[in-house]
Amino acid sequence: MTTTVHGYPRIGPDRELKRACEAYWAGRCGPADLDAVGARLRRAAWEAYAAAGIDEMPSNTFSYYDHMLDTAVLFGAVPGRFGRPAEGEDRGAELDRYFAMARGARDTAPLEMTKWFDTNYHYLVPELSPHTAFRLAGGKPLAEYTQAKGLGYETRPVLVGPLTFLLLSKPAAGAPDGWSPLELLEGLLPAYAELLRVLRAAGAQGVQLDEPVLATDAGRAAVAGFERAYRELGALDDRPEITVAAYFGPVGTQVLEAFKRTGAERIALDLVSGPEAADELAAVSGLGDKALVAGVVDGRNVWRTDMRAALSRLGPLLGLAREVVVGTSCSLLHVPVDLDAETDMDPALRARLAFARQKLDEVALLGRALSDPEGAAAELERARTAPPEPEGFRNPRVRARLEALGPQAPERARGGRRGGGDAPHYLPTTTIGSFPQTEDIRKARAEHRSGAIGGEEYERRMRAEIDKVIALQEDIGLDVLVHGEPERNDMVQYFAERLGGYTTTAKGWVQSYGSRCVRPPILFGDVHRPEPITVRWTTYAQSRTDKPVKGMLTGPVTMLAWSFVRDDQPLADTARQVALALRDEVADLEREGIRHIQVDEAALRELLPLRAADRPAYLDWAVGAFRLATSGVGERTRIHTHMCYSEFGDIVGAIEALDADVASVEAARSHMELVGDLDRAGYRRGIGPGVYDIHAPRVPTADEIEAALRTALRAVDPERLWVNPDCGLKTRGYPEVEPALRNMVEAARRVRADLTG
Ligand SMILES: Nc1nc2c(c(=O)[nH]1)N[C@@H](CNc1ccc(C(=O)N[C@@H](CCC(=O)N[C@@H](CCC(=O)N[C@@H](CCC(=O)O)C(=O)O)C(=O)O)C(=O)O)cc1)CN2
Ligand code: MET
Ligand SMILES: [Zn+2]
Repeated sequence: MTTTVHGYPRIGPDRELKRACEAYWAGRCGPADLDAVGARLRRAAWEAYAAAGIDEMPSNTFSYYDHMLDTAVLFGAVPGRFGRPAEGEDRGAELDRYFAMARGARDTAPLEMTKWFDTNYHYLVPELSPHTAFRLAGGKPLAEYTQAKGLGYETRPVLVGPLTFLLLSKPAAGAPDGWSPLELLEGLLPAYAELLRVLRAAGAQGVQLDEPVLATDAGRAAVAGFERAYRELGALDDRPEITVAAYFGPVGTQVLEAFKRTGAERIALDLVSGPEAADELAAVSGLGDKALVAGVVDGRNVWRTDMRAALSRLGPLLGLAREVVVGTSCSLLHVPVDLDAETDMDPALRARLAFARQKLDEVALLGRALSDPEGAAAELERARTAPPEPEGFRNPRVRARLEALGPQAPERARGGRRGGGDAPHYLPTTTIGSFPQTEDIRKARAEHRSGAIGGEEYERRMRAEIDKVIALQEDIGLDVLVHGEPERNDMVQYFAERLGGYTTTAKGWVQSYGSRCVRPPILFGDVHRPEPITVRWTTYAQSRTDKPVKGMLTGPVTMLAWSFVRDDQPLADTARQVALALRDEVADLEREGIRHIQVDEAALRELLPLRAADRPAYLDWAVGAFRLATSGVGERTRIHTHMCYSEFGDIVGAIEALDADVASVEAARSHMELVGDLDRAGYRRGIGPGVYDIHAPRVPTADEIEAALRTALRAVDPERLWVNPDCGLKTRGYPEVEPALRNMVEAARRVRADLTG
């Protein structure tokens, strides 16, 4: 039985990629140093596959920033503002253009960044127009294939497939209305064909074309384009074997039927994300003479694979394809590198986990179990032994409290609430919560962790930071202040570290975008709050000012979306447990006199199921959890919420149903169009459309913010309009933040002056 995986974490066991990229950007190392790190990281992945005994290894799963960006560059889809490659340009110039597309350059805006399906990974959105002329313009897949070959590894280059590439791209500014990048399919296929020929000529026996878009409604609807693409690529005579990889959900029988009519040899399916995939295979009477890569080891979560369940899932598939290859459900990009680094973890919990390296062993073991059941029997038995229950797994008190509350979220007390609440004037100004996480703050935290400074000294430094942030906000003239979140390493991890039922990792980093990583906590048991979490920081900040300070919490959906969550009960049940803990925190903040409380649901949109049919049920529990967290407050307390991404079309009803007083949302990049969209869709609460984009390092002028506010006022009445940036300021520096906020306050003043006459 053959085994394979879709890909491996790129960042390295110690975030070597982050350090190398950031050193390169800062001019602390050159292109050769960066490339040497890249080569080492790729080699380490192949060595890990080899050590585990994975038969078929992937290549071209590495990236300096993102694989969609790599694909755009590979096929020459580089927008003109980034310049053209000069004849004989050096590696530095090539890398600088690549990173300019990712991060922007002096006067050049980067490509837009957005979420990769329903994960916390972000990709860069290629900009295409009817004039885009694709050609094979880069050599990355070949170079990685050749590097592996030189090391003695035969690999299968992995590429983003044409359908996914086009459907995830966006029309460039100026493209005709109603034009879709999918119209470029015909022009794109020859470039793929050329690439397949080149790889074949270099010796590649197989390639993998990733088509996760097939798990979405849009991908399924494009089944004709899918069939056409793989008929055409399948018909090439000089090509490697083609594996089409669909993951993140079932693809439906139409796609499977279409696949069978193409010349592609294999399809990789995700058997973890839903049981439907196996039923669908049976419904189309199997794959005939084509092979199946059966993704039974979860590439997105950290729980050890239940071998018995995986084997019983594999059994019935064996008759449904010419050959079955055992694999992961998707790339291991989404899980941390190595569980062995977690030396301080409760052994009972660790025994339940598998990170990327451990998942390789699981795939290999499943392969052995199928080809040599007797030989693998002892090993399987060991893998099957149920580990003891970790401490904190069950909490009867939490269960009893939720039971007593009943299934309905309690209603919030209603008064004469309006969006603006008791704001001092029209267009109140505020921020989203975090202020820059400076070197000093991170250093204090590192010193505290290592024991170099004690808890009191750490608290003292954080309070000094809060003093600074409060004084700065007063000086700038903001209306609703924040404490700046200096004490938080991350908005999810911070709370997870202080809630029962959660554990955090020491080195479990996962790439979020580019060099930015997160350490998703692990929610393994019943969640409860042993003691107040934010109250003393918020009340301290409030004690330093007469202006209202907004308390800042991370909402239940986001606490789940950015964690690895137990899979032994519905997400909805787990969300209610988190919500209950937050409800107590909200009550404590209110009791201590905090009048504005923001509950961030940055990931509300992200967890939205890929298929429309599954959405109402999700929104129902997501909204219910938010209301459970927030509905305990009295009439005079203002509940705020924040969401970072602007594709709200599908969830406006849910945003209204949250029953928050104000929602701050990303709008700068959509030029405030969102405000009108929300209004037309029936949103009637306060709205704080982000008036500038905090993701870019530039300082917005007061004029442009004023213009943005005036645009917003065309769609919403002034009582409902709040003024704020589009997300937290933690990734920025004070030299940008301070003038940007001053300009924001100035812009609000100008518009307000007109409104009050
Ligand atoms: N979980 C999560 N997902 C999210 C977001 C978010 O805020 N949180 N925002 C959106 C965008 N994503 C983002 C993801 C990461 C970062 C980010 O800045 N990450 C930091 C790490 C943040 C962190 O955990 N910092 C810790 C630990 C920092 C660290 O690197 N420590 C060193 C040692 C410290 C030293 O000696 O300097 C280590 O552990 O090795 C702290 O501040 O305490 C980074 O990659 O640099 C920003 C945005 C969407 N998804
Ligand atoms: N309150 C959080 C912050 O300002 C919300 C960020 S959403 C990614 O950082
Ligand atoms: Zn945000």
